[in-house]
Amino acid sequence: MGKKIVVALGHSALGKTFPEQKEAVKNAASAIADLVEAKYDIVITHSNGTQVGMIHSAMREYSRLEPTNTVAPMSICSAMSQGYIGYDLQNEIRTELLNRGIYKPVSTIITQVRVDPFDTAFSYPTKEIGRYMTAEEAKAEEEKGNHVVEIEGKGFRRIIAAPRPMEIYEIDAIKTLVDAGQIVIAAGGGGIPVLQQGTRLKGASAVIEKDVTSACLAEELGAEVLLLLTGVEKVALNFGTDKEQALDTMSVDDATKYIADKQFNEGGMLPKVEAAVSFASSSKEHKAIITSIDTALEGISGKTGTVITC
Ligand SMILES: Nc1ncnc2c1ncn2[C@@H]1O[C@H](COP(=O)(O)OP(=O)(O)O)[C@@H](O)[C@H]1O
Ligand SMILES: NC(=O)OP(=O)(O)O
Repeated sequence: MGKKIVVALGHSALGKTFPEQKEAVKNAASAIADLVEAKYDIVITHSNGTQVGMIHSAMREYSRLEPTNTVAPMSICSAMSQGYIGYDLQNEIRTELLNRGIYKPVSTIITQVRVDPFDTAFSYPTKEIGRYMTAEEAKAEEEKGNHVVEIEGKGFRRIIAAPRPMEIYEIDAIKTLVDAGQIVIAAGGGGIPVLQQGTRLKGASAVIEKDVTSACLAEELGAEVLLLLTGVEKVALNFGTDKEQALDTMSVDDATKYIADKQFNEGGMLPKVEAAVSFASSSKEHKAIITSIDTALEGISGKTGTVITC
């Protein structure tokens, strides 16, 4: 068996539309195939913010056409996003591996994650979902009872609660498949948030930060590396300013200080650095790496990226 790693794919691996995703997953599949060739055992997680918002809007339009169909709850939209993103990823990874002469099954696990009904996130929504809207569209969205936020220079976006992940229900299935040498796509979009009610799991109206769930998953699987693939090769201090400074390494203590100094933006780099700190601080054997989807192999080989250790 190889080294177990959890690879979290961000927006750059998926794009914003069906055609964009079809193209973007080719690049993601190439990065994953490089890691397979380097003999890693891989569990993949992915973003879903744009997609879950799109599905929710589509289902709302459908319920207008077909009033007997109520609006789909956000948890069902999350499940749909896991299904179709998983489908595109598993298909493209399969093709890329076969083109390299490798046969390795790839499966997607619909994954539910327990959240706490008293999580304060339910009172303070922060998670951006869906496309950017005009001020007029945002007002209409608010009139439907949804929360929106203005993003400077970009427009408005819906926001929803992002509670902390507490427990991954399908962890045994994920472990079994990865131990059997398969590539597993799991906990997509941070997992479907559910509330435990006796023997029942009830979907929650929320979207979990996928980076935070990825750290929990890596922990539960006993992975050695959490590889967070995003749009930049390295994490930077003073990002986007003329004092920008790319970081090769960060200790957990450094990262904690930079978080307190507000160096990382909420919903973007912040959840990645928080996930890296959480994973790296739990064992000296753990390593978190943040790098670009285009430099995944170089990142894990220590040639680039920002490495976070305790
Ligand atoms: N301090 C920072 N260092 C590097 N990149 C940053 C920083 N702050 C914000 N970013 C931007 O945030 C992006 C990551 O956020 P986002 O695209 O939302 O994540 P994801 O790749 O998981 O979808 C990076 O690609 C970069 O453009
Ligand atoms: N669920 C989630 O974290 O998605 P994004 O990465 O698209 O925000």
